Amino acid sequence: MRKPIIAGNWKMHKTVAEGLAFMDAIKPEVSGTDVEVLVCAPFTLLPSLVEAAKGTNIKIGAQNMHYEDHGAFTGEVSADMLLDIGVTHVIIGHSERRQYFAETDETVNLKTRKALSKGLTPVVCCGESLEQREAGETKTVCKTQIVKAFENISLADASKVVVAYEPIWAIGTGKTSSSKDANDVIAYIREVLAALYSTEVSEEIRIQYGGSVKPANVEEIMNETDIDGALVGGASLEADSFVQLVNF
Ligand SMILES: O=C(CO)COP(=O)(O)O
Repeated sequence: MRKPIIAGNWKMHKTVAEGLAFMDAIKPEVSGTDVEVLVCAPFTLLPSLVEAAKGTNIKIGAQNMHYEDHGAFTGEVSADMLLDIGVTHVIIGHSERRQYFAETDETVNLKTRKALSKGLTPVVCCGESLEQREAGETKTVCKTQIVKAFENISLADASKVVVAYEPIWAIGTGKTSSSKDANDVIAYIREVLAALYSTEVSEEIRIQYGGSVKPANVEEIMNETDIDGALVGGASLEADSFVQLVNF
């Protein structure tokens, strides 16, 4: 059985004080859940959030990292630096990084491999644009992104990756993919993974849906057979709403 994973992606939001207030508010409300709870925050908040999450079931993730260990990469953060402060997860290849920061399928692969080699759990994002969806290219786009992201990743490591299917047109727009459509694409991504590895491995890999997930639609989404979690932007920013998502 795949353990469901509900993750917040705060994007470029919150000060340390706001992040700590959020942690205080959610801790007692999510402590009893069987769901894996993950909060992915801006770099500046990570040490404080890791400290606040000690002794709880809440995991803390970054939203990006570099694929090199160190060097002249102004503004970047390495896997070792994340591990150094106790971060366990890292989002890789979010569509906003692809769109605004020149992330490519190749850098997604390099980062995913580096994260795995260091023992960080990568949350690897894929998903099509509205134009690609309307052209009937959803599955081809996801296949290309997934095949490249998993290139040179061993069978043993593959099952440690979390995949997030986030159709770009559904991010921050209030437009959610219907849960059936999202499940259909996610089941297809699982087929792609089965062809790359084995059915067994593909059945172990957790695949989240992301794109305008909120308390009102989370249960329907999570009831789908192939959807193992949600990667949530806007609705993860308020403690009340995040708690409802976790306790779907
Ligand atoms: O990009 C997302 C999570 O990574 C989704 O954002 P929204 O939940 O705000 O649509």
